[in-house]
Amino acid sequence: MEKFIRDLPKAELHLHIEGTLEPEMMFELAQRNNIDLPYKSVSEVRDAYNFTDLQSFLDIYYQGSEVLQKEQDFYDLTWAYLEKAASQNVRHTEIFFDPQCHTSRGIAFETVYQGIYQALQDGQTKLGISSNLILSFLRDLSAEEAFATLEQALPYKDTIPAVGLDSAEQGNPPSKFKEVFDRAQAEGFLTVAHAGEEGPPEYIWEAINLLKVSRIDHGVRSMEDPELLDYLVDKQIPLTVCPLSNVELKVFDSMAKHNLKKLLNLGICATVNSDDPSYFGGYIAENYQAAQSALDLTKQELYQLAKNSFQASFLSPESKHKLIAELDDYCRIADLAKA
Ligand code: HPA
Ligand SMILES: [Zn+2]
Repeated sequence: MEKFIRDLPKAELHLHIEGTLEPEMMFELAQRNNIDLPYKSVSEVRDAYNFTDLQSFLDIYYQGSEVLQKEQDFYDLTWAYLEKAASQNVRHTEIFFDPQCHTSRGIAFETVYQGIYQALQDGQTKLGISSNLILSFLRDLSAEEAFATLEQALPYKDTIPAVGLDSAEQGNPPSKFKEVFDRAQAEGFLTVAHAGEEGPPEYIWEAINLLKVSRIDHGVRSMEDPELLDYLVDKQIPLTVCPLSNVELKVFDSMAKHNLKKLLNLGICATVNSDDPSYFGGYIAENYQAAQSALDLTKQELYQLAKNSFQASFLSPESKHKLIAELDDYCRIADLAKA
């Protein structure tokens, strides 16, 4: 099963590039940029990854990001992720970046963007991974600050197909960003939003009705609202679920209690993603694997999750068709029928 999962052609649709910063690279960049870290060793860093909720993670995630200073740092970070993704047969990836996490420290938007974007272009030519960038606003900051960030992104809008919303969810409902998202859509951006990770189902409704999202990031608390579940199935609004993240941040007590399988079998377009793999103990294949073993997912269900990942992506219909055909071929050869 491990090999079947690793080699399964798949797309990753919920990945924060800052969340791919491995402790080894954190030390390397700290040294390169003359930054003092509050940790003495890689194992001390890993020991600090003991989260009680979303905020306890965010504190460490923002602190870690401070080693990212130069364009080359953003390039190296992104390239390391792409190599890892390629080794797990990720064929397409849509990655979040948090410009405000860096501009608030005096790093230029261009520095962040250029480093990431150059690596993504090399990912296409050297690794055969296609990609899309999603600019994510920090919802614990103001709508005005989000507007200013959107302005900075406008010169690059042809290479950033979507905007999103992340960071501390509770008390920062999607409605706070309605005007920013209206403006982003008028400029041609698609929209997504984290909702229903820690926040209530009402935040998912707001993301759909006010922010007009194409997908919901996380969305696992939709299970509390039958009407919402029906709506998600009916409209096939995808959920980008992140199993290891949910367990690490105590959204579920254990993987066995995760509702991924239930969501999938209700007919929701659920996908599996890694969120912040360096912090949550695994990349996309480890997320599929952990969910598979705890929930006893069949090969047919794994196939459906991978198919959903292509369907839910921002790829063109032709590219989706091509990748799904590749997935179908893979599963035929892997003899899905005997699974
Ligand atoms: O899972 C997440 N939720 C909210 N904000 C985030 N920023 C990085 N990862 C996350
Ligand atoms: Zn996330």
